[in-house]
Amino acid sequence: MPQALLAIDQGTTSTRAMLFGLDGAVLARAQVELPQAYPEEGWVEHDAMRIWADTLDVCRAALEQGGGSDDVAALGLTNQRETTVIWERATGRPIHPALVWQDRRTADWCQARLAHEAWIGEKTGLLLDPYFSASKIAWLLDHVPGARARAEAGELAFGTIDTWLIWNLSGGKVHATDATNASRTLLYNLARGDWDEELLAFFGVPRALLPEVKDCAADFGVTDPALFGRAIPIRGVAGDQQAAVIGQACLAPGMVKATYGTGCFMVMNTGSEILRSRHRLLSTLAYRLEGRSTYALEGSIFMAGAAVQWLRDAVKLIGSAAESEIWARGLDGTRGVYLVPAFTGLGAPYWDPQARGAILGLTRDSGIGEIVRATLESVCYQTRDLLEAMRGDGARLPAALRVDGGMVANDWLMQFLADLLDTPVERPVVAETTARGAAILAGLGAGCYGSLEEVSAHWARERRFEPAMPAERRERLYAGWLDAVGRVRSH
Ligand SMILES: Nc1ncnc2c1ncn2[C@@H]1O[C@H](COP(=O)(O)OP(=O)(O)O)[C@@H](O)[C@H]1O
Ligand SMILES: O=P(O)(O)OC[C@H](O)CO
Repeated sequence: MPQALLAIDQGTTSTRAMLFGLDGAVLARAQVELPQAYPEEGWVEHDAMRIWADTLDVCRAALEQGGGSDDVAALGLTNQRETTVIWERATGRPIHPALVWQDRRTADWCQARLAHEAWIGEKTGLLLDPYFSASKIAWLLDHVPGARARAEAGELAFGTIDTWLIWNLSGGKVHATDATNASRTLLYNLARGDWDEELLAFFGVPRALLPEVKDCAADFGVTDPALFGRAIPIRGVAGDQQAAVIGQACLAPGMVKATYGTGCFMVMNTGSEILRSRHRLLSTLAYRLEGRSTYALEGSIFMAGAAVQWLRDAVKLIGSAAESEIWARGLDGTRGVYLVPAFTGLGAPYWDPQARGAILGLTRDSGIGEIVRATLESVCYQTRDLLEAMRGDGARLPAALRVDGGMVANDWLMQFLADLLDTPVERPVVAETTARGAAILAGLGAGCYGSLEEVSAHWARERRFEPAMPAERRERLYAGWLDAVGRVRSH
């Protein structure tokens, strides 16, 4: 009886594979960094062939560490979402580098059609923003010579990274995606649970390009036997933030996870109801199992750990990300200094691409410590903005916030977060919740687990940070942040 689950986590900056025991124990892991290409201001591209080659390498390395593929019951896949690839069905060759979710080249295209945002939002739960796949597909069809005619003739295939990897893993046999990834394209009707003809017509996307949409735990074919020595069933797929919801066992309505990596993505489970935000949060899928959709409300912050990288690499105030904690601990407060990390505009709930970063409130006493601490604090203030937006949308506030991602190693940050939100913050034992979520879905699809609820018993807390800041100080600090954000906004 196979005892392990192989998970692929293809992220924006790295590709990793992990082997889990059925009880959630980590048996092996391998990871490689992914180079980023910035060919023009605001453009971000990935080499899709490189992503596939890296995926193969890390899977083989993890399997080798873990003793081979014989014990693997199934493979689960999770990925950076929205990133768009179009390839030739006949050769498997991409017609252009992948357009990454951060790529803003279609900003004007979207801006010119903003009058349509309301009906598109009604169907998709999203905004008419370059972040999502549809305008990227339109750009590729309009700018790669001959692409539109070839797409209409059925010669080309579109996919987000999950679909691209399933195609390659299956030796070109399976062209499929899961519902969570589909829900980030602007082409998927959230309530109906399928591609939407009206949206396809609006974005000019031929039906022949699109993959089949499946549940998150489903039959996505098997890996080509030549790849790993035997055919491994592909049984679980979800976008990375959705996989983290599962890995964090946020299965009940009102439960929230926040992942602090390059950016921060906060997702609240809203159950079987689509909650429509009045504060520009996204309505999206948490997961779809046995044809039943569980929905979520999502807030995306573009700069979290990336702001700490800026401190380290651009202004060189710190030597390592971990050093930020020492500076922050060395002070009682920033003495009125705020840093708004709107380096590429502001994400949710502001969605202001024109806003730019600022440091406010400097005096002659301000130094490196104040700026470093203000940068860390900005991550917590932005999280509070999202929580306030969720509260404004009528969501029940969570009993605790479950956190993961590289930044949560910073204990000072986690305590300040709990203080500022006035909500306990819980850090899990297994930090790789995204890969774990993919493995859980694969285990579900392969029949190793009976239900998500059954596996949620594996989730264990490493530490809980209790709010301790007096209310008066908390609200005074937050009011100062709102004032600072108000000064950098473009409208
Ligand atoms: N101790 C720390 N304090 C603050 N930020 C940290 C710390 N350790 C790592 N980071 C930040 O976390 C990020 C890496 O997290 P990770 O989850 O690996 O990101 P991603 O998956 O988006 O590439 C980096 O941006 C880094 O600056
Ligand atoms: O790859 P990550 O972890 O930066 O996540 C990217 C998100 O899925 C983009 O929506």
